[in-house]
Amino acid sequence: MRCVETPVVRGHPVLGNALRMAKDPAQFFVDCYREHGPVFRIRVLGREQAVLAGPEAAEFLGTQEGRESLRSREFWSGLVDEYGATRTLPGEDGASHKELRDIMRRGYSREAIADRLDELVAITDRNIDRSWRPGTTVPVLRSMQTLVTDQLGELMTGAARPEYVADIRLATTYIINVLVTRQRPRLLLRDPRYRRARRRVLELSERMIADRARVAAGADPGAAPGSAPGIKPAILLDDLMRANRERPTAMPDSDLLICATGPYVAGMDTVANTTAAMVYAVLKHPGVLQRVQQEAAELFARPSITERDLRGIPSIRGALMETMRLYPVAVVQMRTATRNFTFQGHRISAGETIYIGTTVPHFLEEFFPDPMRFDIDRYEKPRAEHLQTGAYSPYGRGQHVCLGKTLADVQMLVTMARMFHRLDLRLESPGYVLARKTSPNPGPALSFRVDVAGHRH
Ligand code: HEM
Repeated sequence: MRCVETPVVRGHPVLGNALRMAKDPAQFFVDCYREHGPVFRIRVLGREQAVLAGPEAAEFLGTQEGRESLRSREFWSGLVDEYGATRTLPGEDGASHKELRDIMRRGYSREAIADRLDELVAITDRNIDRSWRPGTTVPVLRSMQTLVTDQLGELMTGAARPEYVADIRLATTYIINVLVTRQRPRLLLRDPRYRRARRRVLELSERMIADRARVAAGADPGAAPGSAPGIKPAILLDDLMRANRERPTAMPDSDLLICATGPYVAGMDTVANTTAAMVYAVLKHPGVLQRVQQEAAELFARPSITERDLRGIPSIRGALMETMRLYPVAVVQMRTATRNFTFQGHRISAGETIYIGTTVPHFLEEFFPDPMRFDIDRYEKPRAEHLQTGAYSPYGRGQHVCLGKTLADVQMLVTMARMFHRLDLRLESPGYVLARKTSPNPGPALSFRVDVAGHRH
C-alpha cells in the first residue's frame, strides 16, 4: 500500500514548535489537526515526533492494533531509574502492566472512597475553615493542591500528611517536567530543593508503610512514636503490602516504595488543576453557579451522602465534565511505536516517539457545537455529545486509561459541591480571564485568586 507523506508543522529553526506548544498545548494540537489532518510531525527542541490526533487516534489507543503498536515504557523509565524501582504502572505494557493494574485495581476503584463521602466532606470543611476565611483572597491552585493532598492522604494512604504537601508538590513537578514529559533538562535533578523533596517523599513512603504494618499487627499507630494519629482504612496500601509479602517478585520493596506515593503523583496535580479551573468556569457563569448551588443545597440537606445521591446532581456533573473538556490536564498521551505500522495512510516507524492527541475532538465543532461555550447541558440525553465515537477522553484511552477515574469523579463532584455550597466566592472582576500555565500540567496559573466574600453555610 502506498503511504501518504506526513506533513511537518512549520516552526522556529532551533526551538521548533516548542513555544507555540508551551503557550497553549490544547489549542496548538487542534490548530495543527485543522491544518494538516490526523497525522503530522512536530519538532520540539531538536526532537521530531509524530502526532496522531482526533477521534480515530483516540479510538486507536483502545484497539488491539493500538495496543500492539504502542508502548509507554520509555516515557516512565526516567522515573523508574531515578527512584531505583523495577517498574511502575504507567510505564509497563502488556502482561506486566496487567499484573500491576490487577494488584492496584481495588485500591484505586470507587470502593476506596464509596462509603467515605462524609469523610471527604469533613476534610473539605476542615480546609475551608482553615484556608478560605471570609474577607481573604485565596490563591486557588495552591489551596486546591493542599486540599487534594489532604483528601488523597487520608482516603488512600490511611492518614493526612500535611507536613509533606510542599515536598510532594515539588517532587511531582520535577518528576513530570524532567523525567516524564522532559520539558526541562535533567541537570535540574541536581537542584538541592528537589533532592530534599525526593528524600522527604521517600521518607513519607517508608512512614506510611511502617504505620500500616503496625496497624496490621494490631498496635495503636497513634501511640507509636513518630506515627500519625488516627490512621484510617487504606485499601491501596494494604493491597500493595500484601503483594509485597506474598509475591515479592511482582512487588519488590523498591517498587512498593514508589507505588505507595502513586495517588499523590497521579492525583494531586490533576485534581487540583481541574478543580481550580472549575472554580473559575463556574464563577464566570453566574447562571451555572446558581444551578450548582441549588443542587448542592439539596445534596447537603441530607444528614449523610452516598454515591447514589451523586446521580441527582446533573448540573454539577455537567460543570465538571465541561471543565474537563475545555481545560484538559492530559492533552496528549505519550507513547513509543513498538513496530512499523500505518495509521490513516501514514507510515509510522518502530521506535518513533508519538503523541496521541486524544483531547483534540474536545474542541471540534462537529462533536461539540459552539465548542468554546461552557455549556453544562451537553452531557444529558438526548444530546449526550460526549458519547460520540472518540469525542471525549479527559481520562485518556486504552489500557492505561486513568485507573482512578471513578474515584477522581467522586472526589471532584463532592469537593466542588461542598465548596460552592459553603463559600461565597468572587472573581477579581467579572471580566477576569483565567491566567493559565502549562507546566508541569496545563491548568490555572498560580496567580489565579478569588475573593472569599463570606461563608454561605
Ligand atoms: C482530573 C483528574 C484526573 C485526570 C484528568 C487524570 C488523567 C489520567 C490520564 C490521561 C491517564 C493516562 C495516561 C496515559 O495513558 O499515559 C491517567 C492514568 C492514571 N491515573 Fe489519572 N487522572 C486524574 C486523577 C487521578 C486520581 C485522583 C488518581 C488516583 C488517586 C489517578 C490515578 C491514575 C493511575 C494509577 C493511572 C495509571 C494507569 C495505568 O497506567 O494503567 N488519576 N490519568
